[in-house]
Amino acid sequence: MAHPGLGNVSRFKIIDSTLREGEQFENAFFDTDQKIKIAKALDDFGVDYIELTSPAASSKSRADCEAICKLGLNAKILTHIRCHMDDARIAVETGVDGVNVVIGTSSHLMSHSHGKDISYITKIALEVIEFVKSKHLEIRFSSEDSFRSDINDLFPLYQAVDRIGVNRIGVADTVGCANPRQVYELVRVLRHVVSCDIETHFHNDSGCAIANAFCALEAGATHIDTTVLGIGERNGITPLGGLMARMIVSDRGYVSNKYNLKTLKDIEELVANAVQIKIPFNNYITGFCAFSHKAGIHTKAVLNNPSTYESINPADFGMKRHIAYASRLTGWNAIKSRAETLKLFMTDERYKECTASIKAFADVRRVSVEEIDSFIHAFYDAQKLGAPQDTLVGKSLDTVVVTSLDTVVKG
Ligand SMILES: CC(=O)SCCNC(=O)CCNC(=O)[C@H](O)C(C)(C)COP(=O)(O)OP(=O)(O)OC[C@H]1O[C@@H](n2cnc3c(N)ncnc32)[C@H](O)[C@@H]1OP(=O)(O)O
Ligand SMILES: O=C(O)CCC(=O)C(=O)O
Ligand SMILES: [Mg+2]
Repeated sequence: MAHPGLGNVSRFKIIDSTLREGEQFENAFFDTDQKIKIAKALDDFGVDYIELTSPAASSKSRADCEAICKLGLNAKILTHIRCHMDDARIAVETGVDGVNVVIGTSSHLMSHSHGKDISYITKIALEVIEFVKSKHLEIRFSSEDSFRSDINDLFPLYQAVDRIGVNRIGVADTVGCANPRQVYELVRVLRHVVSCDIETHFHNDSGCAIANAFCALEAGATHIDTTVLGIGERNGITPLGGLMARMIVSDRGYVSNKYNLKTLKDIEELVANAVQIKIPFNNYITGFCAFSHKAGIHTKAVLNNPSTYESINPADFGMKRHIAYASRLTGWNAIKSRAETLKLFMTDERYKECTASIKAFADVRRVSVEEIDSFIHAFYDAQKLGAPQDTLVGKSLDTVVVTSLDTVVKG
């Protein structure tokens, strides 16, 4: 359900930067073919913009940028450049739909990176912006390291670029130091300082990249930068899948109508393979246990109604939930469900006895689902033949059952 009165949580746009920020991930090397596949997959997913590495970075970066512009994708293609006329002149020749310009405004970057002061930054920003606009391209101006910048520098700069007309200003938490409250406060004030759209970019060093993106939208930001799996400099930025997870909880209708969510897993696998990493076990949506339920209290309720312990429906992403039933935490409702799936129908009392045996066995060592299935089968057959109770569950669970289950399982 949409949150009435809350910023843009219902109509945000995604600028996916896998092919720019993502290329800054330590392990990344994308060849042309991989870049084209990734761009097409992102386009198919429905991102609004695809941001590419500066064509000034290398001759291959420039050629690949031109090649992606020629693909005729629905997503608009941006390239990301320094606030410098040399970079701008190259960028506008590539065929991009727009240019994302950046320059650091914090004292850290003004002193130790480009070495320019705020009056120079303002002057060169206006020059670059006017130039890009003269080519009829979209233009965004961003202050790198915004959260460590002095707002007495930042706000007049944003106002100056807004006055001459930019499509967006950018707010960047370049070192991942901002928290959601700080993001909300800065963006909320900025919403009254400029009239253009507000793009935001959040690094994840302190674990707030998704929450910060959400709070930025609540405060009136319009565009969020993402990368597939969150790859980028250091430990990366807001992940595309993580943002989808956050936003679908807020407005399922908007997110599921706008984005082709069922392709998320394939895009993540494409990028994970390209950069030679594995998808983390606890990844949003696509991690192997993202929709696993294990403890008896959970599994009973989920079997009755999945919404008891799920805020996201795995089916929206083409994923499946999993009920784990092979542990000391398993409850009889899960075993009953499993037995019924195996078409082994018993009384509730029998399911409870069977579960007691399974718990005892799983208390001693790790067991596999195959072992548990075999045991349920054996238990079912034995009780059907009227086997005495002690051969089913044993008198002493910690010894007899383990022995009998081992016998059942091993032959
Ligand atoms: C926070 C971010 O992620 S910003 C985006 C980062 N992206 C990139 O860096 C793209 C890949 N970069 C590159 O290929 C190279 O750095 C290039 C081609 C851009 C520049 O290469 P070089 O000329 O060899 O310079 P080098 O990389 O050593 O240093 C960066 C230069 O850009 C200048 N610079 C840094 N940021 C900016 C900026 N936002 N606007 C203008 N100039 C800048 C620095 O002052 C330095 O200039 P110098 O030549 O006078 O020392
Ligand atoms: O251009 C921007 O807004 C962001 C640049 C960037 O990658 C960063 O500041 O971390
Ligand atoms: Mg970044």
